[in-house]
Amino acid sequence: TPRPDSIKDSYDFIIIGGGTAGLTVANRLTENIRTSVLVIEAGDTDVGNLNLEVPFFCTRTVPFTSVDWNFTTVPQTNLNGRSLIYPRGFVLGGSSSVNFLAYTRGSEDDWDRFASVTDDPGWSWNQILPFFLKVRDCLTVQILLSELTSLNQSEKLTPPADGHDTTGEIIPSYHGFDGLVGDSLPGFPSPLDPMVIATTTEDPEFPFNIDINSGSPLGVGWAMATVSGGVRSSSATSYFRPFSNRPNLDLLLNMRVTRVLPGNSDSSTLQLQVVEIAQSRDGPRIQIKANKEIILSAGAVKTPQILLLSGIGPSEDLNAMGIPVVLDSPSVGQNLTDHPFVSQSWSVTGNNTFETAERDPVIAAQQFAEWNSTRTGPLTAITNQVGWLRVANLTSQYPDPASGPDSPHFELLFANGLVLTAVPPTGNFLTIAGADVSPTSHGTITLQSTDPFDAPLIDPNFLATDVDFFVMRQAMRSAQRFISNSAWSTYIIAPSFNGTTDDELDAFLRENIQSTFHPIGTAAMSAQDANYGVVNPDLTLRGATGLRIVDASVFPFIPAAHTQACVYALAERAADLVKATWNLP
Ligand SMILES: Cc1cc2nc3c(=O)[nH]c(=O)nc-3n(C[C@H](O)[C@H](O)[C@H](O)COP(=O)(O)OP(=O)(O)OC[C@H]3O[C@@H](n4cnc5c(N)ncnc54)[C@H](O)[C@@H]3O)c2cc1C
Repeated sequence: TPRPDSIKDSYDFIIIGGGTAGLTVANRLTENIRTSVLVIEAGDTDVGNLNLEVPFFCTRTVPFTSVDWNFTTVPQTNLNGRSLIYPRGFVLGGSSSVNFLAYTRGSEDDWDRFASVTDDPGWSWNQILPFFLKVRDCLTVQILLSELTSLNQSEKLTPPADGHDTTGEIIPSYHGFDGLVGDSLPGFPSPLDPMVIATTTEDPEFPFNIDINSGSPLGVGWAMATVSGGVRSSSATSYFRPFSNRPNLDLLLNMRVTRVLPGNSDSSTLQLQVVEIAQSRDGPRIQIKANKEIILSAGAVKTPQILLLSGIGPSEDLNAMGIPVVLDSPSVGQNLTDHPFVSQSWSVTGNNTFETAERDPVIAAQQFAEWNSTRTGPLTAITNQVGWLRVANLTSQYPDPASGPDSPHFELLFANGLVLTAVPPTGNFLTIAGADVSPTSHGTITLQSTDPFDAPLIDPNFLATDVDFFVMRQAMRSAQRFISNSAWSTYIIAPSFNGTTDDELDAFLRENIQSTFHPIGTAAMSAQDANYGVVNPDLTLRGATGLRIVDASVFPFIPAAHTQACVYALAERAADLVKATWNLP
């Protein structure tokens, strides 16, 4: 890693943010030795932090840690004025280094909707699928790399971590083997597995789906995670580290981009060329030039902040902050969309739940020792099944908020214990989290000050619509029906929440909704001739040259999915678009 004083004055491409998308693009652009790339990352290296390696320790990565931006939302109007935690990865790999590892692609309808609102068939499911396949676990490449660099990885890389036969848990033809990010089916059996699977055969509300990543996610199926060889696979471990000695790839850590600026071009169109960085609030500002493009990949919270600080945003907001308007772009920071979720838990008769190890340091130490020596055991998995479901009677009351009929309204996630909750002294628990995955509420990212070292104001504006409340109530009731099936009759003891009426459920939701940490849409792409949107379908900034945005902020709608796999696919296609623009091999 060069020090700030040893970086060059200019690069072909400067990538702002070494996160999920940023490192994907950096990798693909530097495949060509003649292309120089600088990645600027505000956080530190991910190396040496066990919480970022051990899959189950994803429960420890956030909130309020050294690898989290430690954001909170503004008080949420519809959630009793509560301010929610809003973690984002502040570390190489960005949120892919700290997230909860779920690997889900969204539905065919989701991607086809992106294609239709952007008028670009390149974003349709059929045309994006190859980019998903490109990002999948590549055993061949990883084994080759491990042989070349003695990374001590060989057959342990075989997904899943316990090496069980995955027949009937996935359709292999929907998955690729030539990408870089590792993923796998659950690597350790959970006591819940037989009960969840039995419910799918017993209750037609919850049909078994053999592969929820096929583009048709509806039903309940086996969850995939970005775990490879029992270890987290992030953009840092997959797209960056094995390639970090490329001479045309420079990385600056612990350095914050404060704004982007026009170059000296006398062209009549705005040409953004310069990236300004600083190490601290009062530290000196350094400017570096991008000869070809600036790629803005700071994520759905920080990307709009950087644009606004650069004078790119709604002119009235910029004027109010005293920031000179460089480009009036009214959609910057608008359309923030995220998945609200709520957890319900039940006390259970089983004693082999997360609580057991959390209360007993000897068991916890045994589990870690197993992971440490063989990368196997309970610490390799967090959730083994996921359900993507629709509310049966929704469309008789509301316009369908989902992207299409094969897209879910809500998600159920099953966990073998309490998650992100203080563990009580006694009892064992089951948690089912329910999330509204086609929300219609939208919020904003705005500036609270002109200081780039201050956090922006984050308002996801959760549950601002009746239909979002309706979907969340149905998700809660669906979870309650799920465990009322006979498979659970000897397992469930009692619910922690007894409400049944709409009012009781709404009160619970207002008091307990949290973010799933999937913000998107704050620099959305739109069709070339649209009168809204921040970037064109090829992700170039509308109204300027020299800057492309590649991260979760460009999704115009939220996919009905945990967002990382979608970001990897987006970034893979973006890299192809950049290469095509500049005729790069
Ligand atoms: C706690 C948590 C759990 C999640 N769980 C899941 C999950 O289980 N499955 C899933 O699919 N998705 C999950 N997500 C969401 C998913 O990880 C994100 O959607 C995705 O990683 C976003 O990618 P990105 O490239 O847009 O942004 P990021 O990966 O966040 O990258 C942005 C990068 O830019 C850097 N940066 C920001 N500002 C600056 C600046 N001014 N200067 C320099 N660098 C800057 C950041 O430090 C960061 O490294 C989770 C997210 C979080 C935070």
